[in-house]
Amino acid sequence: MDFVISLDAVSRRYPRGVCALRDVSLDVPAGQFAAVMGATGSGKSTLLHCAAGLDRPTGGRVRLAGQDITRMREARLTRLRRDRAGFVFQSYNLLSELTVRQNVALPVRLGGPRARTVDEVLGQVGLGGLGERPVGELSGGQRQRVAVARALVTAPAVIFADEPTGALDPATGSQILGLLRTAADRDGVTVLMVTHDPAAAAWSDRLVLLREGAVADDRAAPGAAEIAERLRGVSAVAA
Ligand SMILES: Nc1ncnc2c1ncn2[C@@H]1O[C@H](COP(=O)(O)OP(=O)(O)OP(=O)(O)O)[C@@H](O)[C@H]1O
Repeated sequence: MDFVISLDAVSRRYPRGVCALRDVSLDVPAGQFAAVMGATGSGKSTLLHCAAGLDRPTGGRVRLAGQDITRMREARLTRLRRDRAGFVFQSYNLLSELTVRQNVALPVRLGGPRARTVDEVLGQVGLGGLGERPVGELSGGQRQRVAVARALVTAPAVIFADEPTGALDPATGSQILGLLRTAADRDGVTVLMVTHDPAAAAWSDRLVLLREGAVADDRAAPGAAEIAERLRGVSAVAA
């Protein structure tokens, strides 16, 4: 089976001796929504960054969207990320002086695949009427919808989400999680999400627990029926 994300015995040791990841192996297939949890400092962000090619492991191998990125040159890796991956971070990482539409179009302006129209993805995230508004005028929940739309516009193989609901209230956070869930279910996007919040992880298919940089537990996430129920509510909101 070809996995969208594949880590084989990955380690990440920092210069002063801190070992953030120890021998982590993780395969995530197409369309799976995997959550990564663990105590602070357990290596969650390091895992996500190594999987996304934003950080280089000091040991092991990483494959992303069918390509070995372990020793891939930076320019090629940047193109691969641009073309096949979307990113949703706690801090939104949007350009607040640009409009919603301009932010969502950025990956395409930077040369990424023109896979979906801006209008289509804005409709999907429930921001159909807000395209011309500067992002600086939007609420946190609306900004995170813009980030999800920007992540979707290239029709990526994978979305990396680092605490996507960390700055949001629970109800608004649920709407964002519903959008990621739909991306996995309807568009076949693989989602790798780091979170501190068990309620957020309940939206995933699979829960990976890290302890001191190693995988301590890896199993199907509980509450599938509950997830489906919540999704129906959120889909109605986003429609
Ligand atoms: N640039 C760095 N230099 C040195 N050590 C680092 C660096 N980045 C992270 N670490 C260390 O690596 C370990 C894992 O960090 P990481 O940020 O991946 O954990 P985390 O589980 O995401 O934490 P949190 O939940 O607090 O965000 C920690 O001990 C951290 O101090």
